[in-house]
Amino acid sequence: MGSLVKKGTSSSLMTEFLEKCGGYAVVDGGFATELERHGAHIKDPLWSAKCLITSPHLVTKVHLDYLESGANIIITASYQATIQGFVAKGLSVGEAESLLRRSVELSCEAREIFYNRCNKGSWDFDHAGKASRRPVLVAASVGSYGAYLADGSEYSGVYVDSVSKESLKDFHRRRVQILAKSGADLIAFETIPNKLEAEAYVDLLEEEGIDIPAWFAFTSKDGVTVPSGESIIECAEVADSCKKLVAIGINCTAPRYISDLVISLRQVTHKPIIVYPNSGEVYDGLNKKWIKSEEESEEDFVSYVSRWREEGASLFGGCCRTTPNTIKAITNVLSCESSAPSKLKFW
Ligand SMILES: C[S+](C)CC[C@H](N)C(=O)O
Ligand SMILES: N[C@@H](CCS)C(=O)O
Ligand SMILES: [Zn+2]
Repeated sequence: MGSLVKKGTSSSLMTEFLEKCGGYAVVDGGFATELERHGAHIKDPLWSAKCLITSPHLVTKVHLDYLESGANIIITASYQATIQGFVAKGLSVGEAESLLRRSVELSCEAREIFYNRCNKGSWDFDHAGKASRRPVLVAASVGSYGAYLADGSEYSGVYVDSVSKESLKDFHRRRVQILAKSGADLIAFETIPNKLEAEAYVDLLEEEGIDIPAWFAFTSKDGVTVPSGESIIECAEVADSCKKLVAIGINCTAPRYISDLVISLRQVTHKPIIVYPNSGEVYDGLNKKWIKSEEESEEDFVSYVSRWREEGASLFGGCCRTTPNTIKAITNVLSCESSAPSKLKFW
């Protein structure tokens, strides 16, 4: 059984989905870091994609935990799953392509299991107590070229000086083609650290005739620019020009920067805005370790959500080091707000 979302044009998919969800949607939380919290060893060039080979049952478990926490969108384990990365591990191209498809199958299977449980948690109840099945989308993750480099380059974007737009397109092409035909509802281009990669993705979506919608999520370390130094506004303009994109936003960025970024995005786009920040901890890419932040806590994260909504975001979740508890808290904040008189804005 597929999702409850009717297939239509790219732009209608997200509009109809958000309407079905009540005007906003909950995205899942940190995926790789949650695998790690459950004991997976992912200090590896494949990072979370290693679990597609070694522990697919854990991938399913993490998806299910996020669905049980209230997520309307689950993101596949393909963030660092690249054909080039799998081949470097000794797999054939065919095996690599199968693993990409498997990442989507695992998410779709988790959605099926969740729906089939038919317990109270898989149903939403309106104020009259009427039950309706919660809409759930599967977003196929595409991490940046910097993710494949496996040294935290998605937080620096510096590789922009050693690649061209064409080489980035060639790097991502086959993976994007496969994920587009895998049964996912949309593609999530995540943790984008520079404008060049956004331009490469836009070209790919157009030139390859990709027929499922997508979102772009940029990362930032200051609330104004992406890590390469280009302004978030310039990057959002590139994204806004692409008809296939149904949302634009920010991921894996400290919560304290999100407000300014949402305000900037709103200046250049009418598309839905998605935000899924990390915990605020800082990643040491060399040692693949997270360094605690004195400046932020989980409570801070959740207390920001209403503000982000006021500022114009409509999809909310978490990225690295956030957990099902973070997503439960976001779900609670948003559902409490929705039972209050509506302040919803449609852009
Ligand atoms: C978003 S970062 C935490 C992902 C992991 C990184 N690409 C690495 O391999 O170390
Ligand atoms: N969807 C990925 C993003 C990493 S930045 C994950 O949560 O692991
Ligand atoms: Zn992240």
